[in-house]
Amino acid sequence: MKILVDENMPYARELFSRLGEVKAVPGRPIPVAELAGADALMVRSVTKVNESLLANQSIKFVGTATAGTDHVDQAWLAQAGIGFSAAPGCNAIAVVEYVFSSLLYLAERDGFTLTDRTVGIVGVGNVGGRLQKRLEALGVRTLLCDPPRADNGDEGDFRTLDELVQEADILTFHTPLFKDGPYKSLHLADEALIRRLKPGAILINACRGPVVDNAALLKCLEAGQDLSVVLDVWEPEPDLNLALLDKVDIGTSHIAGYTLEGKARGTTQVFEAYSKFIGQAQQVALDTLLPPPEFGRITLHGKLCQPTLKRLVHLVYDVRRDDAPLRKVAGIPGEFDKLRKNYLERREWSSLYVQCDDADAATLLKKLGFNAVHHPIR
Ligand SMILES: NC(=O)c1ccc[n+]([C@@H]2O[C@H](COP(=O)([O-])OP(=O)(O)OC[C@H]3O[C@@H](n4cnc5c(N)ncnc54)[C@H](O)[C@@H]3O)[C@@H](O)[C@H]2O)c1
Ligand SMILES: O=C(O)[C@H](O)[C@H](O)COP(=O)(O)O
Repeated sequence: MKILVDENMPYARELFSRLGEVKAVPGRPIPVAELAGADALMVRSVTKVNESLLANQSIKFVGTATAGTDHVDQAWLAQAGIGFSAAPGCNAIAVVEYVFSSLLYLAERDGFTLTDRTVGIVGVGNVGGRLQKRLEALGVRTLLCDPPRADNGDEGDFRTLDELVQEADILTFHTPLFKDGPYKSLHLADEALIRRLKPGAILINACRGPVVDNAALLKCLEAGQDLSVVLDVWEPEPDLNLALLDKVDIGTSHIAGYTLEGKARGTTQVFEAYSKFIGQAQQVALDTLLPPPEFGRITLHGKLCQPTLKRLVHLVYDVRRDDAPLRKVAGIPGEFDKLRKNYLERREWSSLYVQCDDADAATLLKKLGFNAVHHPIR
């Protein structure tokens, strides 16, 4: 059995070689000749999977180690009898921690307190839902917009996008990219929406580039609109608009989901799905794969205030470490993908064991996702 895996999929060789012969290949562009005789294809979001890639090939299963699936023509795969699995939620924690890292940086730079702000979350699924929980644990007011969930009768105080635009100080997008249909999200943030944002608002896009109209955003920023912007994703990728990068406050190379844990979960989810597909179902425990984190243990004295939380968060991951390298190489062909391929190891907050002498601090840090304990410290 021949299994092709994207070369940017940690632990793929280790896991898939339990099932057959593994060949690691680049995802953009994928070397089409390697598809010959292959049984399964494991991709990331940079590989367009459709009829023109797979017609008349031997592939029987496609896995994508990603949450987003807009690069995969699932209807064509289904009618061609090709099995498919994505990795829902694999990197949701990573994206939430990217958003927090960005907000805590902007709060310090601009001198505001997060608990004085209202955050509008557009798309309340794996990412948006976890973001809501962590923000609310911190005491930050959230407003939620998710028409598919509202229409489904899901529990929750769902508002219209208009209400969020009117009331939110921070608007953050976490929807899939739908190019059409009842929940079309292509250019959900168009020029009219961007113009109506509150003065001094923060706009974050860490889902898919085209959910925000990048030309319209640049137009508003060039016109001097009072708006801070965090973009992890671009329209288009990898050839992002350099003038826009120059205007945003934080710009990164589509790495919000790139914690080691997030990527490893993506690999294990598609591995488990494929092993089940071929009748050899098996489970993988994530902690048997991951190395020990760079920072293992820290003690925290006293209460948890925003500056302390910022320092803790940035000890694990400071988003500026990904902003600066993008500004350095953007515009040079191949460099956007190189930043992603050679991504410096990044861990999730849960990798940090925080011993607190204050019980409330320990409780809050635990709710936020740190591995925190209350322990009197002498
Ligand atoms: N930057 C990154 O590294 C990164 C990482 C993970 C996910 N993503 C992107 O973020 C998206 C969201 O991730 P997720 O794991 O939360 O997915 P999810 O499917 O769990 O949640 C998406 C939510 O968006 C809602 N939604 C759909 N259309 C909407 C619309 N038009 N308006 C408002 N809400 C809408 C859905 O009902 C769902 O609740 C993914 O589809 C992916 O494209 C990016
Ligand atoms: O949809 C996702 O899961 C994310 O966008 C993912 O982090 C993208 O990473 P890629 O597959 O492009 O390496």
